[in-house]
Amino acid sequence: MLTSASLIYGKERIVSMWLGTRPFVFLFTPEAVEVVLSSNTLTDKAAEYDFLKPWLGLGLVTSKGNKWKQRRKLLTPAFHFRILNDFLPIINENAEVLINKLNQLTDNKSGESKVIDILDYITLTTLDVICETAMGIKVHCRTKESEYVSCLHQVSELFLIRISRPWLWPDWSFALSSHGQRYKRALNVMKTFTMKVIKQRKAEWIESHSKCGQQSKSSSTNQLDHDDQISKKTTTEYGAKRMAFLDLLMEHHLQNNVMTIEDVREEVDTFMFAGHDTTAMSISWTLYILGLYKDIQDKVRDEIDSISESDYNNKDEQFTGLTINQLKQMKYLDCVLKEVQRVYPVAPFIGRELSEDTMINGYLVPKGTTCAIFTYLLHRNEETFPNPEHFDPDRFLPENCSGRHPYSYIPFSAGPRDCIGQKFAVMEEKAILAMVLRSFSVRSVDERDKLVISGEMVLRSRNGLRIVLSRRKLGKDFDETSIGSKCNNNQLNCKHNSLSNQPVTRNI
Ligand code: HEM
Repeated sequence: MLTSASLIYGKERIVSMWLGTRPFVFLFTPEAVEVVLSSNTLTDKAAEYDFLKPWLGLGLVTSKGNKWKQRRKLLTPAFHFRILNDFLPIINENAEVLINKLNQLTDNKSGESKVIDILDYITLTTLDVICETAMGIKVHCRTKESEYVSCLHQVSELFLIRISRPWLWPDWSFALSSHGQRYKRALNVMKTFTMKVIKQRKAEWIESHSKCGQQSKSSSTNQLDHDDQISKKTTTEYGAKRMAFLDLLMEHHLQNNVMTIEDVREEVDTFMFAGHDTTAMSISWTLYILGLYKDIQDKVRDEIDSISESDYNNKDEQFTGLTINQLKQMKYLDCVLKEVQRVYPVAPFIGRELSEDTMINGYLVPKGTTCAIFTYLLHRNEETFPNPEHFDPDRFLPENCSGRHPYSYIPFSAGPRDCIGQKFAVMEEKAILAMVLRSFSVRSVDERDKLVISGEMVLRSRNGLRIVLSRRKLGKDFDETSIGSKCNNNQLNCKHNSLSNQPVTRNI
């Protein structure tokens, strides 16, 4: 409906409408989007985000004004690129477990899997990754059915249902409805899960600090030694010196006393959601698209093979995942990811409430109006992206981007309230995609026009992203019957189970 409305009012380059008692404007041109997103004062989220408050409280995604500014400053160090580099081994490890799981889905003889919805598998992996990297906790979601994930999908669907039915806007009417009851039940499950993660980390934090305290008392060590002890503990646990996101929150909760446990919970819930569902969708959309366009898939794989194989051959070492440098060299994969996020932006809407009267595309839009930036349509603007439905990664080659309006392409939003996790997201997406494509060819079952696309909190396909995987032919000493039968050792680096430590040859 919105796409049609914006075509009808294409000349005005802005669409306004009332939803119940609330005025909305929908923005889909780079000039209009720039007015709102580049502003340092128009940073308040739309009132519709309040529907998320029972779940995300006033965490970074939902907070406003000074609270948002302080939190953003407080949390930014947890996403410094040096910290992110330390996360890569964890991502690689989880990607390898995913590959083993996907291998189990393939037939030993034909090497093909049955039709699967790839999102189911990727989601559990990205949830494991966010828990292990940002929260410092291993939860092994992908090894069991995750109730958290199914509740998250329910909450996401109920969010859209509530927004589009004004009679469900008041809290009391929503609470009385069957939708409200489902929402409450799902929130309970999700909050129990995150509180478990917090309690575990809190106990570990207190234990590590009390041990350090005892040691420092007995040996009369100074503050420097004490800090060193803590960082040594972190080093042993995660294999690298860094302060995981949840440790930073713990420090502000237990040491600096600037965050209550509820403050910690709302940020953990915020980052658990924002940090895994988004990347899962983006990786899954990419695999789906590559499954449709074989020529592009082959080109991406050639790049991945040439970069990862050259390193493997030179060093004569066991392959344990890609390095930061290798990921950086994967320029074509970058273009593919960007084009996927153009056509299927994970965040289809970005909402702001105008805190002052604002001129947008020649119209005075009054204070209090909700601005819905419609990314899905912005990315289909024919002036910037001719023949917009055509999938063409070359649009993002450096020579083709020059002169493009900076607000014409905003998968991670832009301006002061852009995505805090975008570097993390791109690194994770590239690492997981590269590992999957080294091991499998993908073929998609449904054409693009058969998907029922739904603009929930993230852009989903209601009928799933169905693909078939084909195991790639591996090096000469690979025995196909060995998968899952010869070796019962589930260790990550077990030579028999790990496909990725074999040299890769061409496609089957
Ligand atoms: C493909 C992956 C991702 C996409 C497309 C994406 C997209 C976005 C977008 C569009 C926004 C702005 C939302 C708005 O203003 O309404 C946003 C904000 C945010 N994102 Fe992401 N995101 C991704 C991954 C991540 C990851 C991995 C994390 C955390 C580890 C994360 C954490 C956040 C947070 C906390 C905010 C709120 C920032 C603020 O308001 O200051 N995102 N993201």
